[in-house]
Amino acid sequence: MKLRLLCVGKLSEPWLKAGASEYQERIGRYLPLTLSELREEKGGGKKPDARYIQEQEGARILDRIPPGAFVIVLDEGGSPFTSEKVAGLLEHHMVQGTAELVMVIGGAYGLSAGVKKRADLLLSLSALTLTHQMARLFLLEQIYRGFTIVRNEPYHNR
Ligand SMILES: C[S@@+](CC[C@H](N)C(=O)[O-])C[C@H]1O[C@@H](n2cnc3c(N)ncnc32)[C@H](O)[C@@H]1O
Repeated sequence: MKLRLLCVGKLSEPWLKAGASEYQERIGRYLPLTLSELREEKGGGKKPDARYIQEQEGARILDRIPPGAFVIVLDEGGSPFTSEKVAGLLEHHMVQGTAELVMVIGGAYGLSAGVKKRADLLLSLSALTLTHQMARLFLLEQIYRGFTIVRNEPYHNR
C-alpha cells in the first residue's frame, strides 16, 4: 500500500518542518509515503471570499486524487478517532490490499463541499480547530503511532 498526503499550503515554522520531517521519515520505515503541498489560493482584499478559496483549492486537491484511491479527508467535524482506531484503519487497508490511501488536509479556509463529498471517510483529530500546519504534524504523529500499535512496538505504551 502507498500512502499519499495532500496538504494545502506549506509549513512556515522551522519547528513544524523539523517535526513533520521526523515523522515522515519514521512512517517511511513502514510504507512508501509521498507528501504533496498544494498551492494556497490568495485571499486578497480585506474580506477574503472563503467559498471561492475553498473551491479553487478543492479543484487542485481533486485533481491530485488518483482513481480508485481510498480517500480520508481530515475535518474537525468528521468522525472522532482514537489512536487504536487509526491503527485498525491502517491495518485494515494493508490487509485488504488497498493500493493507495490518500489523506487530505485543507487550507486556512477549510475544504470545499466537493472534496468532502469525495471522501470515503471524514476523520477528526479532535473537536478543536487546528491550523492546517498543526493538523499535518498531528496527523503524521498519529500515523506513526498507528504503525507502532499494529506492529506492537514500544511507543504507544498502553
Ligand atoms: C484551519 S483548519 C480550517 C478551518 C475551517 N474553518 C473549517 O471549517 O474547516 C485547516 C484544515 O486543517 C485540518 N484540521 C484542522 N483541525 C482539525 C481537526 N480537529 N481534525 C481534523 N482536521 C483538522 C482540516 O483539514 C482543515 O481543513
